[in-house]
Amino acid sequence: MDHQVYYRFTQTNGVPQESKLANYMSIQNSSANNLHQTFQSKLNLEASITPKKTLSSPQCIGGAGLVSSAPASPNIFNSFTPTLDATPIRCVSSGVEHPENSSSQSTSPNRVSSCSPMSQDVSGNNIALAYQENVGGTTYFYSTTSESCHAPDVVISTNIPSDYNVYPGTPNHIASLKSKQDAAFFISKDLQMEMMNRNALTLMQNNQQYADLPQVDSYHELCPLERIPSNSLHKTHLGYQASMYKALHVKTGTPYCLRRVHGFRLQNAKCMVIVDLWKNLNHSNIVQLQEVFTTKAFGDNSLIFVYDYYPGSETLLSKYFSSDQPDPFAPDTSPRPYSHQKNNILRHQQNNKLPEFLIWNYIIQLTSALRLIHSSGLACRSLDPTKIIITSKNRLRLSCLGVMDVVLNESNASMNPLALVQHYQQEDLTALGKLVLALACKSTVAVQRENISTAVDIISRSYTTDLRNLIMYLLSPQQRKSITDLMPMIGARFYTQMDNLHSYIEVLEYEVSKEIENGRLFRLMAKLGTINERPELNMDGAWAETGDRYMLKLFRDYVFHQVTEDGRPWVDMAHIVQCLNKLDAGVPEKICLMSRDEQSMLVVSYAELKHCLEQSFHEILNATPVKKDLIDVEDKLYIKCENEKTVNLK
Ligand SMILES: Nc1ncnc2c1ncn2[C@@H]1O[C@H](COP(=O)(O)OP(=O)(O)OP(=O)(O)O)[C@@H](O)[C@H]1O
Repeated sequence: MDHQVYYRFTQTNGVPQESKLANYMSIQNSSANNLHQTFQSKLNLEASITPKKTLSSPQCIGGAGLVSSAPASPNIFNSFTPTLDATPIRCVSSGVEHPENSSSQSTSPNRVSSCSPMSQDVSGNNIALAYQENVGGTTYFYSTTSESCHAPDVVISTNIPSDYNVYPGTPNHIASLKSKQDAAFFISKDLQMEMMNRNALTLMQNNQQYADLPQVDSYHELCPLERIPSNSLHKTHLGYQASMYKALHVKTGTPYCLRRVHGFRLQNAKCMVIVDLWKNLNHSNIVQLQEVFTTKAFGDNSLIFVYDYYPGSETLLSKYFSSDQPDPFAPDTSPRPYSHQKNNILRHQQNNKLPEFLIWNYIIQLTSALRLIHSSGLACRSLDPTKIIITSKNRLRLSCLGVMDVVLNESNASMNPLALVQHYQQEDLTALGKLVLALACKSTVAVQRENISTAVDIISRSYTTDLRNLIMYLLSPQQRKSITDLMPMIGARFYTQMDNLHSYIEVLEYEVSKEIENGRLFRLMAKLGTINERPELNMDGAWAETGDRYMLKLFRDYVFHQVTEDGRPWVDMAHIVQCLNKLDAGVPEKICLMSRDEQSMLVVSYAELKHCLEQSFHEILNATPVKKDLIDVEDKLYIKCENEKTVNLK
C-alpha cells in the first residue's frame, strides 16, 4: 500500500522556495504500519523521539519541478529518516493536493488518526538529507543518517532531543497537571466561582409565587430581592411600605435594582432637582441612582427608584447584626447585678469582635462616599446598617440615596430641602459615629443613648484610642463636625488601604490578562469551527474537504484529536494552547499532519496554516449576505473593549 507524505514549505534553510502554498513533497512508503507505529510512538511525549522504523523505499513519483538546493523538509527526514539505501524522495510542484484523493486510495477514515506532535523550525539543525540528485527533472534526496532508524528501546526517557517540542505531561500525569494548567490558562477558581455566582443571581428568574409581577415602565422580569410583606402595616420608609426588586431593562437587558415605595403619590416635582444631583453622583461606594418615576403598574401609586444592581449583596445589618445570640446590650430584666451584664457584654464583644483593620476599612469607604456627597451639597440621610450593602471583598455601598429627599420633601413640602442640607450632613456624621460604634460592639442596641458610655468603655478596652476618638468626635453633640476632619484621624491607614487595593488590582489584571489570551484563542477557534466540516459553500459540497480546508481539518485533528499509542484520547491543554498560539502567530515552525486513514501525511508550517485559515474564512465572509469584514469590525471592538477595561481598572 502506498503512503505519501506531503510537505508544504516556503523556505528551507534560508533558501526561498519558488512556491508558497502549493508545493508539497511526497514520500511514498510501502509500509503503512511502519508509519503508523512511528507516529504512534511519537505520541508518547516523554519518550525519546526516535522513529521505530525508517520509511523504507520512499519512492519518487512523477512530477517535475520544484527543485531545492537545500533540504526541503528537514523535519520529515529527521523524523522518518530513510536509510542510506532508501529510495530517494521526490519533490512535486503542484497545487494543493487532496491527499486522500491523490494518494493511493484511502480507506474509510473511521478512526481518528493520530498525528505526531513532532515539529521543528525551518532553521533547525537536524537535517537528515545529505545530498540530492536530479534525475530527469526529479530531485531525489538522500539521507546519510541511519542511526535513527530503530525503534525506541526505552519508552520513557529524560533525554529528549532538543529539537523536539515536548509537551508537559502524559495521560497519566494529566490529572495532576490539570489544576496547574487551569491556573496557568484560566481565571482563578475563586474568582471564577464568584463571577459565576453573580451571573447566576443576575439571571435569577422569578418563581411562580411572584409570576404576576408587572412590567414597570421600561423594566420587566421583576424578581423580589426580599420577601414582600403581606402586611401593609410593615412600614419602612418614613411610614411607607417599601420593597426591592431585581429587574431587566427591556431594551438593553441590563439588570437594575428597583426600590418601590408603595402607595406614594408624588405631587411636588421640586425634589426632582435633588434627584438629578443624585443621578450625577458617581462614586465606587455609592449605588448609582439611575432614575425615579411613579407608576400605577402595581395597581397603586408607587414611586420607583432605579439603582444599579449588585448581585449577591447583603445589608450590613444582615451580615453583622442578625446573629442568633441575644444582643448583650439588650435590657436585662433579670435581677442580676449590673456587673454581670457588663461581663456578659465584654465576653460577647471579645468573642465576636471585628478586626480593627476591617472597621477602619469600612470607615475609609464610608467617609470617602460621604465626602463626595457632602461636597456636592447633598446629605445621605440613610446611613443605616439596613441601607448599606456589602459585596465581596468587603466592598460597601450606600444603597438608598435620594429616597429620603423625595419622600420627606413630600411630607414637608413647604421646606426647601437644600436649605436644610447642612443640618442633614451633621446628622450623617452622627449616624456614622453610631454605625462605627455598633460595628465595634457588634450590637445595634449599643448605640442607644443609655448604652453609649458602656459601649465606649468597652471599645477603649478592645481597640486603639484612635478608633475611640473618632467615635467620640462623631457622637459629640456640641461641636460642628466636618467629614474632612476625619481624614487626619484615619491617617496612615489610608495608605494601607490604597496599597491593598493596588495589590488586588494587580491580581485582577493578571487574571484578566489570562482571559484576554483565551478570548484571542476563542476567536481563532471560532474561525476554525466556521470552516471545519462546513457542509457546503457556494454550492460546493466538497469545499470543506479540499484544498486549504483539508489542511485545516487535519490540523484540527492534530490539535484536538490526539490519541495515545493504544488509541485512547490524549488530552493536553498545553498542547492545544501552544498549537493555537503558534497558529495565531503564524510561526514558520512545521508540523506533520496525518490523514484520518493514516495513508497520507502533510508537513506544513503554522504560517501556511494561518494563511489557509484567513483565506478560507474570508471566502466564507465574502459569501455572507453582509459584505464586510466582520472579523475586522470584531477585532476593533475587541481592542476597544480591552482598552476601556484597562482604563477602567486604572
Ligand atoms: N443595589 C442593590 N443591588 C442588589 N441588591 C440590593 C441592592 N440594594 C439592596 N439590595 C438588597 O435588597 C435587599 C433589601 O434591601 P433593603 O434596602 O430593603 O434592606 P432591608 O434590610 O430590607 O431594609 P428595609 O427594612 O428598609 O426594607 C437586601 O438583601 C439588599 O442586600
